[in-house]
Amino acid sequence: MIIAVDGPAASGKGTLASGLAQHYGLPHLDTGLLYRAVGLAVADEHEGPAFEAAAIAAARALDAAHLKDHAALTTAETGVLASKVAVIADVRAALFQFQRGFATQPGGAVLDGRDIGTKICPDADVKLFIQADSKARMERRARQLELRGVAVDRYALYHQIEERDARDMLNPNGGFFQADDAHLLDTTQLGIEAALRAAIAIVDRTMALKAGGHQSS
Ligand SMILES: Nc1ncnc2c1ncn2[C@@H]1O[C@H](COP(=O)(O)OP(=O)(O)O)[C@@H](O)[C@H]1O
Ligand SMILES: Nc1ccn([C@@H]2O[C@H](COP(=O)(O)OP(=O)(O)O)[C@@H](O)[C@H]2O)c(=O)n1
Repeated sequence: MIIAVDGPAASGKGTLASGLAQHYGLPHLDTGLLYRAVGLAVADEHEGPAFEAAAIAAARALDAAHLKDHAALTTAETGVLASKVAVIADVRAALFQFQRGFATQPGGAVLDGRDIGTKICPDADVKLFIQADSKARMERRARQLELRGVAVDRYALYHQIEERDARDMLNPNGGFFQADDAHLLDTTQLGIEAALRAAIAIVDRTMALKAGGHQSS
């Protein structure tokens, strides 16, 4: 079974994808880490042709070893760099096979990101699109950073997330939108456990309908 989980920054998609993976005994790939690793690799470059060329080279050279420095990969600054390299078509093309390979391993997988249901796994068995309002997302990301001891300017963080979401949604090479057959799950009013229960219910219902030969809605 392949489960695709997409959504904007700090909507909780990674938490849900990880919970679903654990629940169904499937491997999980946080695809944002791939873009973050490429962003981190070009952090010292100035934006322009050299930045693009370095990002493409980094994406082509990427392997699992580059995803281990979780602390450096998950800073807000690396998130911004990730969204800048994510608009480069050749970066996305270079990362496609890694993600596709992960998704199509025997037994299936859970992947979370921006374009999993639209581009990486349009054939996923279940697609979830996770949403939460901007203020809730900012507050979740702020607490996540504060737990690591990072001082957070909430006003600046809010605008940084909005700017990144806008860049992602306008990304001409992206695919960041809710697929027609994706289930929308708004977690604004849901805690982590309630959101996971709702996601599991959607997956179970969708798979039961498929097994019965019906089209899910
Ligand atoms: N439903 C929720 N309610 C409250 N906090 C949540 C919820 N889902 C996730 N979080 C917290 O919000 C932060 C961001 O979640 P994460 O899963 O990393 O988001 P994303 O992968 O969409 O960027 C984490 O600290 C996580 O524990
Ligand atoms: N499948 C994906 C995943 C991430 N990305 C890009 O990578 C950035 C960081 O993704 P992420 O999922 O780690 O970010 P958060 O939503 O966790 O803040 C996003 O803002 C996108 O620009 C993408 O283009 N496609």
